[in-house]
Amino acid sequence: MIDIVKLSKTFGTRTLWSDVTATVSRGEMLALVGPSGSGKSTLLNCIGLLDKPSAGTIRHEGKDITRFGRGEIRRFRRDVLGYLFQSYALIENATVAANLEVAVKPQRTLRGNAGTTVAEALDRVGLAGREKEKIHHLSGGEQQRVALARLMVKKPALVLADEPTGALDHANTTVVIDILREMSDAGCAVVIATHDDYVRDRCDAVYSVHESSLVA
Ligand SMILES: Nc1ncnc2c1ncn2[C@@H]1O[C@H](COP(=O)(O)OP(=O)(O)OP(=O)(O)O)[C@@H](O)[C@H]1O
Repeated sequence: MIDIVKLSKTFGTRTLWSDVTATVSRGEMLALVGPSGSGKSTLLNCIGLLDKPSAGTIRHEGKDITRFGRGEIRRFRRDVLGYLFQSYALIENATVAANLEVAVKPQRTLRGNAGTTVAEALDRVGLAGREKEKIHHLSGGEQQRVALARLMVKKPALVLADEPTGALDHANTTVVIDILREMSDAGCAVVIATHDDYVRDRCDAVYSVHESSLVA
């Protein structure tokens, strides 16, 4: 799904990471670990085309995505990527349903109405019947579960999750990781930047960003 080859990132004279080489396949969950400031988010942002590496390639279906033009970036984000942030990244003043509909619309033109419906996704994350509630009335854990339901509706081939459980209690953390695992079992590739040992242990492989190597 994604092949990262000899990737490096520098800011002026500072090298954040170099020689990062890793593969994430469909059905696989990869944890990115390392101390605060080691560059986990920056690496995720490079894979998600929100930032550019200084050298190296990131290949998806044979193409180096770091060389994509604006149209290709837009299509990659729309058709391939799903993001899950610690900050949830929801539209605060809108309802739960409206936040999920954002993910449904582009898919309708691509795949008809097949796939997980808004109601099914909310049911799976334990928020059945909460469609009409405003996001800012929900707790942090509930907001992250809405973000997760949005991903289930979008069904991306690649999920990039930046500390998705950083603000959650253990029960909510388990829900989030269980559902990411289900998405991965259904063929999605998942990359998670995390400080949480529980999350790390639930992944198939662990990449240490500050050591530029897979952890045995
Ligand atoms: N545009 C930029 N210019 C200069 N330095 C930057 C820029 N973007 C990020 N950095 C620096 O890169 C370093 C890595 O940041 P990043 O957020 O990727 O680390 P992290 O491992 O995700 O940290 P944390 O675990 O605390 O979230 C930080 O020291 C940050 O200040």
